[in-house]
Amino acid sequence: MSVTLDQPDLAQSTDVAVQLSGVAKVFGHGRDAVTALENVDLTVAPGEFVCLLGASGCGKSTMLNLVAELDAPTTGTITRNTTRPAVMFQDPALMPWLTAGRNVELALRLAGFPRTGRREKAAELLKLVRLEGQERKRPHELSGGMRQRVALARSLASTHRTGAEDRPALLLMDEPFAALDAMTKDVMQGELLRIQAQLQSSVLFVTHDVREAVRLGQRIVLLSSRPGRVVREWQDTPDEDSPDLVDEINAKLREVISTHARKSA
Ligand SMILES: Nc1ncnc2c1ncn2[C@@H]1O[C@H](COP(=O)(O)OP(=O)(O)OP(=O)(O)O)[C@@H](O)[C@H]1O
Repeated sequence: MSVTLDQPDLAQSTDVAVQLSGVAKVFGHGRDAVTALENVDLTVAPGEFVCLLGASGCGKSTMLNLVAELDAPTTGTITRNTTRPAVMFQDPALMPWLTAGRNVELALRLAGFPRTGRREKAAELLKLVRLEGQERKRPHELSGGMRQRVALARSLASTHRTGAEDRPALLLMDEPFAALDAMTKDVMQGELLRIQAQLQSSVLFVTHDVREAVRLGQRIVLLSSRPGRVVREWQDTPDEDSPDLVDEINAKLREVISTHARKSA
């Protein structure tokens, strides 16, 4: 196994935020082994928004976990030239006994932000996600969408860079808006695009939702199922809604799912 992470002196460091080369992940052993990912090559540029799309069980979350160093690949290399990545899930998983402000402050503390100015920085991040004045509310006093905004502010807090570090931030998002109602989801997608354009973070965003991928991603990567492999990429996707592209990707996704179903039959 070869895993290379956090190497600021990479030759290609200026144009690569994350690079997966020949990555495979196998869970279990022998007859029970599950190959979740096989021979995955993927590069994310600094400031790029990449959506990972695929059927349930194709290895999207596994890939995020590997990039986040929550797990290690079985084979292959992962190179990351970013700040410590922030991970955001469908469940905001806020500390229920802490206020919104304190939840964000905690992430800043864990990211090494100095005590002085931490409260102000948390307030600034909550303002960025349009929760100005809500710092003292506890999670149960907030709506689902507001809780996800706090979770987004907390993610941004955890990408904090120390000192002269000049590496791009990386957000790893695992279906963060899947549990929200359609209108709140739409608003949150817009907010994420606004914030990403402002902060120029690299984003690796997992979704099942083709429309969401088309709206958010500058690049869309389609994975096959078991083993998860990159089967198709769409580059430079348009900013505006593009029903034709949604139809094209849906057709390809259906094809990938039916091929998998035939293989498993
Ligand atoms: N810890 C584990 N032990 C064994 N198998 C696992 C483990 N984690 C994931 N898998 C298997 O690896 C495959 C990929 O799982 P993963 O959760 O990455 O898929 P996914 O694309 O994120 O799915 P979903 O869209 O349903 O969340 C699945 O077959 C899953 O059962």
